Formats: sequence, C-alpha cells, structure tokens
Amino acid sequence: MAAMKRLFLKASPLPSSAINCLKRCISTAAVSETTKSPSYPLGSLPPRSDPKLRNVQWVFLGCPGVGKGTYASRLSSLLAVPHIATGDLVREELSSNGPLSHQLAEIVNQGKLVSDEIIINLLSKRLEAGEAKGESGFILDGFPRTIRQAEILDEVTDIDLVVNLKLPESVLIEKCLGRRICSECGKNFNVASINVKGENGNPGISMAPLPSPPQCVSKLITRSDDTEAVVKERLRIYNEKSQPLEDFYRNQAKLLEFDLPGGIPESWPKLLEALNLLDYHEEKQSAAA
Ligand SMILES: Nc1ncnc2c1ncn2[C@@H]1O[C@H](COP(=O)(O)OP(=O)(O)O)[C@@H](O)[C@H]1O
Repeated sequence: MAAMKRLFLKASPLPSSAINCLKRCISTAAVSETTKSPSYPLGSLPPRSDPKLRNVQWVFLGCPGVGKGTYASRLSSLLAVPHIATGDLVREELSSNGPLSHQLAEIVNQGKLVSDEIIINLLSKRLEAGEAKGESGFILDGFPRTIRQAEILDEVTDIDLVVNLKLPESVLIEKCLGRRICSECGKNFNVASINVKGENGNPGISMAPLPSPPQCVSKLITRSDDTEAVVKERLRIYNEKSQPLEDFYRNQAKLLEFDLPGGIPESWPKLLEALNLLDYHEEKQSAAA
C-alpha cells in the first residue's frame, strides 16, 4: 500500500492505480449494491422507515466561504454519514509536518489547487480509515473541484445528489475574512456581521456573527489562506476550475441549486425543506427530546 501511495505522488498524469485505489476505497464506503435505493426525485431520500434503503453519496459545491462545511457537517450528523472535506485533509497533512507539508503550504497559501494525485491520495487514505470503522455513504465537501476530478469520481462511483450553495461574492469575502477556527476542537466560528442591501431585484442578506463558546475564545485561529488577496485568488480559481462542475452535474440532472437566504437560522430549515428532510429532522428532534 505504501508503495502504491508513493506511486501516486510521483506519477503524472494520474495513473490508473490511483483511480483503482480510490475505486476500491469508495466502493466500500458506499452502501452496497443490494441496499442501494432505486432512483428518487432530486433532493429526496428514501422513506425514513427503511433506513437500509438510504443512499447518501452527496457532493457539496460552492465558492470559498459559502458554508459548505457548516451545512455538510450538519447533514452528516442528521443522516449519520461521514462529512469528508478535502480542505480539512489538506490542512491535517499540513499540520502533520509530513513530507508533503512544505509543498502543500506553498500551494494553499497562494490559493492554488493541489494536484489531483495528492488530493486523491489523501481522499483514498481517509476513505480507507473510514472503511476500517465501518462507515458507509458520504458527503463530500471540496471534492471534486475540477472536471477531471469529477470524471474520476464518475469512474469510481455513482453520486446521487450535488448541492450547489450560493451567496453573492461580496458576502463570501466578508465571511472568509471573519472566519475563526478553534485550534482545539476544530469548529468554525465567524466574527463578521453581514448586512448587504438588496439591489437590482436581488434580496438583501443579513448574517449575524457566529460566536465561539467561552472555552474556545483563547484558542481561535485564522486560516493562513483567509487573507483578502488569497480569498480573491481562490474565488478566481473557483470560477475558472470549479464553476464548470455546475454544468457537468446539471447535465446529469443531479444539481440542486440553493441560494442561501441568510445565516444558519434562516438557511438551515430552508435547506432541509429543499432536501425533503424537514419532517425527518423534526422526527429525530422529537425522538431525542
Ligand atoms: N479537491 C481539491 N483539489 C485541489 N485542491 C484542493 C481540493 N480540496 C482542497 N484543496 C486545497 O485545499 C485548500 C483549502 O480547501 P477548502 O478548505 O475546501 O477551501 P475553500 O474555503 O477555498 O473552499 C484549497 O485552496 C486547495 O489548495
């Protein structure tokens, strides 16, 4: 396995061994064919009464700072499937000071994309670790990010649904600059207070800050790539490399577009509604009460 991983990193273009490794990892992370659901209307899930029929292999798309991590993580808890964010995998690798750290730091701090080989290697490792813990299904956040990555994903598995979160660009920049992360628990908070007036028929948007609990206050850090210049470069790269994914998945009739109406209190119930999960969420909440 280690030799295969080394091969990943040396070879270019992406070798078939890399794709095979992802295929093996992803097929075990996914629900097995026998429990896979037939196709359901976009955004809907099989009836909750038969959890075996649940088939969650979702992708979250959206610009930097839109809130992919926040909503993917909430849905992952609700649906009991792992939330796998390739940005987190990259940051873990960076902080491990392993052999890739130096190379990754340079790329990430310029707002550029890491190579497909490195990302697929990190994703395969994460899926393997999940496989060992008996995980099934997934919500991918930050992958795929290029048409090539989406084609590779298509070669290895079936994605059921792609949620595309959207916010105006001025809000995205403010949100990235206001983002704070607890270096201990890893949770994201935000100090930005956003109030954008509606213009040209577009509705205004207000988002209250998302404060950290007292135990995290002294441990808050800012991501090194959340500076204004790097955020602008990440947005430029998103528009160039990742936005074409919207058409890719639209053509497959898998894309669910979701314009965030505001902060979490307004957006979360609306997103649940768009995903036909509002009743399921309420049932789970009353069962837990
Ligand atoms: N699928 C991917 N392909 C290439 N690079 C990636 C991928 N996912 C994450 N990265 C790298 O990790 C960085 C941080 O990712 P992420 O946390 O998803 O950022 P963002 O807030 O820009 O969506 C990216 O700027 C990029 O350098």
